[in-house]
Amino acid sequence: MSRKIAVVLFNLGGPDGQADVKPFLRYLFRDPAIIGAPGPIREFLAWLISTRREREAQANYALMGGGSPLLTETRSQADALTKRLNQSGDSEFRVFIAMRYWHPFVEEAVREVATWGPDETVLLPLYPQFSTTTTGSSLKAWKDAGGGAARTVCCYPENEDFISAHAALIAQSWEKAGRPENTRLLFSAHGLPERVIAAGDPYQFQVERTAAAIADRLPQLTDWQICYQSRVGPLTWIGPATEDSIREAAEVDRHILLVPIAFVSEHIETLVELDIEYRELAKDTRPGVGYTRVPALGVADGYVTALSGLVSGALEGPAGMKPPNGQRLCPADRSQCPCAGMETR
Ligand SMILES: C=CC1=C(C)c2cc3[nH]c(cc4nc(cc5[nH]c(cc1n2)c(C)c5CCC(=O)O)C(CCC(=O)O)=C4C)c(C)c3C=C
Ligand SMILES: [Fe+2]
Ligand SMILES: [Fe+2]
Repeated sequence: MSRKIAVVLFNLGGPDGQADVKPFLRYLFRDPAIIGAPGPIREFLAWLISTRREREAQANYALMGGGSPLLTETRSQADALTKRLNQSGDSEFRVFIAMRYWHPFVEEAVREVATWGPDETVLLPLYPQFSTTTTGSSLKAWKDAGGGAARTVCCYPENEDFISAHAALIAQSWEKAGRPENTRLLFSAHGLPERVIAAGDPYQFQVERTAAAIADRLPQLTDWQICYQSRVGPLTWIGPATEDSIREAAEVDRHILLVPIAFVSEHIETLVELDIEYRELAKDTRPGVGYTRVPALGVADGYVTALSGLVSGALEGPAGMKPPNGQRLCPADRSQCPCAGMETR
C-alpha cells in the first residue's frame, strides 16, 4: 500500500464577507504574536482595534466584492500542488489548508488531518520568509491544537525555484510594459513593527535575501529597492514605507515596477493597497508616471515546483524543523529563528 502524506499549507486567512471583517480582525489582534500585552489587556485592545478598524477595513474588502479572495487563491495553490505531488505515484499526497485568523482554522485542519490518518505530515508555510508573527504563530497554533508530529519547512527565502519564478514574472511584466529604460524595481514586503525585529525576528533579514537573490537574476534591472507596506497602529514600523518609495520614484520620473515579495497570492494588500491606493498616489505625485504591478506568484509553474521540492526535501532524513538546504540561514543575532542550535551556513 502506498504511503499517505499530508501537506498542510499555512496562511493568514481573510473574511469571507462583510460581516466577518470585525471577528476576523479580532482574532488577528488577540494573537500574542501580534500584540505582546498580557491576556486581559490584549483582549481589550483586540476588541478596541477591531471595532475602530471595522468600517475602513469593510470598505476595502468591499472593493474586492465584500470579502477576501485569499482562500480561493490558496485552494488553487493546494490543487496545483496536489496534482504535482501525486504525479510521481509512489505515495498518496493530500494537501490541507490551515488559516490562522479565519476559516478553515488551524484547529479544523488538525482534525481533518487526524481523520485521514497519514503516515507523514509536512507543514509548509505560504510565507517564504519566517516571522514570529506569521509562520511562528501558525506553528504554535498547530501545536496548541494538538497537531501531530510533523516535518516542518521553516522558510525558503532563497529557494532557487521560488526566486526564478519571481524573476520570470518580473521579466514578463517589464516586457509587457515596453521595457522602459528608466525602470525602478520596488520590492514591497508587508512591514513589521521595529520592536519585533529588535527582538530577533529574522523576517527583514530574509526579505533582504529574497530581494537580492531576485535582483541577481535580473541584470537588465539594476535600479532596485526594498520597501515595506501595510502599516497598522501607532508603533514605529520598519521602513522605508512603500508609499514613500513610490512617491520618490515618481518624483524622479522612474517607471515603477512594483513586486510583492512576501505575499504569494493576491489579496487585499495587493489588489487594494498596491493596485488602487498606491497607483493613485503615484499618479497624484506625477501624472503620467509609469506604474506596473507584477502579479503575485499564485500558481506560477515555478512556484508550484518550489513548493513540491520543499515537500520532497522535508520528507528526506530525520523529522522536525527543516531550515533551507538543511542549514541554518539566519545569523546568530536573529535569535527568534526556529532553527536556533542548528549549524549556520
Ligand atoms: C508576510 C506576511 C505578513 C506579515 C509579516 C503580517 C504582519 C502583520 N499584519 C498585521 C495586521 C493586518 N494584516 C492584515 C491583512 C493581511 N496580512 C497579511 C500578511 C502578513 N501580515 C495578509 C496576507 C493579509 C490579507 C488577509 C486577507 O484578507 O486577504 C490585516 C487586515 C486588513 C486590514 O485591516 O488592513 C491587518 C489588520 C500586523 C499588525 C502585523 C504584524 C505585527
Ligand atoms: Fe498583515
Ligand atoms: Fe531559519
